[in-house]
Parts: sequence; C-alpha cells; structure tokens
Amino acid sequence: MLLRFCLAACRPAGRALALPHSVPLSRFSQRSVHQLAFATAAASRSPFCALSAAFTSHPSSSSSIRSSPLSTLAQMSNPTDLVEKAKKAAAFAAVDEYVKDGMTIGVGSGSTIVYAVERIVERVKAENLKLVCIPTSFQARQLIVEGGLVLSDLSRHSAIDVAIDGADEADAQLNCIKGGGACMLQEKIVAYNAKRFVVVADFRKKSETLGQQWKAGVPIEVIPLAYVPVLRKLESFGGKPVLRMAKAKAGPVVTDNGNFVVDCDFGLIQDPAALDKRIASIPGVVETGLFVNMAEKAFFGMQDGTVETRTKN
Ligand SMILES: O=C(CO)[C@H](O)[C@H](O)COP(=O)(O)O
Repeated sequence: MLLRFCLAACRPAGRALALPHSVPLSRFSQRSVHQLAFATAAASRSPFCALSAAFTSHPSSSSSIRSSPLSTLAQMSNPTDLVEKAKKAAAFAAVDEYVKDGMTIGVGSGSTIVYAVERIVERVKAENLKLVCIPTSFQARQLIVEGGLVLSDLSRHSAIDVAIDGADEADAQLNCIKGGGACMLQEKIVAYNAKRFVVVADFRKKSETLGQQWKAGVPIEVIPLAYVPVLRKLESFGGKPVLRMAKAKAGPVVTDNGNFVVDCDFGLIQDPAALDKRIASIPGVVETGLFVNMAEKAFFGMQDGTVETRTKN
C-alpha cells in the first residue's frame, strides 16, 4: 500500500522537487533524509519513492541480511530506517487524533505526508469515513487521487477543518520553516484557511529556534523576472541567498505555480514574524517558507519510536 503512494508521489518529480545544487549536500546529510530523497531524485527522478520504498522493503527483505550480525547491527542503527519510522509514527498519530468523519482535510506535501495519507486511506476504509481532501501541491493531489480519496479545492471547500503538513523545522513556539519541497505557497494558503493546522515531522525537525536544525535557509518563492533584485535585497538584509537549482533539469527549480525558489540563510532566526514581513515586502516575492504562529500542534516521531507533541502556548 505504501509503495503505491510512493509511486504516486514519485510522478510529479520533474519540476519542483529537486535538491538545490547551489547548497552543498553536506548541509543536508545525516539530518535530512527528505533532502536525501531529493538527491536520489537526481538519479531516479523520483524524490519520495526511493526513500519510502527503502522503508517498506527494509526490515526483512533478505535472509542473509538477517543472519549477519554486522548487517543486523547496521540495520538497527540505520539512520534512514529510524527517520522513516519516526515520520510514520508522527503522521499516524496526527491523523488518529485530528481526522474525524465529515471533515475537509488539507493535505500537505513532502515525504512525511505520504504516511499521513496512507493512514487516512486506511481509516477511510476501516471506518467508512466521509472526507474531502484539499491538496497543497501536485504531489499531494496525486496522493489523494491514488489513495482513492475525495479530491476538492478551495473554490468548492474554502473552510478546511484541519490541515496536516510536514515541516523542515519547527521551533519552540511552533513557528516553522517549510518549502524544502518548494510547495510552501499552496501549503500556506491551505494552512491559513484551515481551522486547525498541525505539523508532522521526525526528530530532526524539532528545535528551539529556527535555523538551529535546518541549515539550507528560508525557502522563498519568487517571480522569475524579479529573482536578481530579490537576491540583492535579501543580501542587504544580511541573508545568504541562492537560487535553487534543479537536479533533473538544467536551470532553476520551477514551482507548481511557475515561480523560482530562493533559499536564504539568515543563521538563527530570533524573530521569524519580523523576518517574514520584511521578506514578503520585497516586490517579486510571492511567499516565504516561514509559517509564523500558524500551527497549533506538532507531532515529532522520535528515535526511540515514541511520538512527542508540542502545543501552542
Ligand atoms: O514544506 C514542505 C514542502 O514544501 C514539506 O512539508 C517539508 O519540506 C517537509 O518535508 P518532509 O516531510 O519530506 O521532511
């Protein structure tokens, strides 16, 4: 079942979901399997499937692996496996707590959300839930369609009961950096129009201050013709902006909305609300990946298999 979702999630790989090649891979390594999936996409053109397929096929795929103590040890401490289990645990917990019969659900984007949709589909089948799903990206739309869920949009269903989405980082106040998958514009529109917005993430995304864990910078969606002056302006704000480049295409990543993405490193972000406003005020900026004061709860899958939650004070 999960593999089916992964395959669905893989299809939209071509455009927006690519590793920013201007950013050294080492800045993502270890911490972000999400980005590793993007790196994998460079070779396979399938950003999420390689990763999730690895998760689904991993545990007992080979008897020789099971019989080798060294392999077993490697398997037990495999960081990819831990991260995938953490994502799944967080996503399942959030869906179980928030999704109720009759709801309109905002479906986020990324690799963790694949597990949330898996759980929604399971529950729809088991409990005969009547749900309507609003996607936040091409990928989310594919997940909804492939899962056999009811697809709608904001024109038909503008009142969303709950939006569930991943994050690249969430701080102690539940402010988030989002847009590692370049979907932040639609994600923010859906989250803004949801009565409740909840975040699902693995342990690597949990921090006290934004910029502590996510080192690739704040994703910013920019109108293509404005990207050079926007880069200059961001530099004048003290940021280190780079245009996100595609891996499976020559040139920049192009979002689902036909725009570019600039990733701008500001170091530790002490005042995300002020920074968000400042960036958004630059003509040509369509949206930032700073989600300030939007989430009411975050579910973090931890290394030990538990799920930790944070709620807004
Ligand atoms: O904002 C996003 C896409 O634009 C994702 O939600 C965010 O990048 C987290 O992704 P993942 O669940 O793969 O770690």
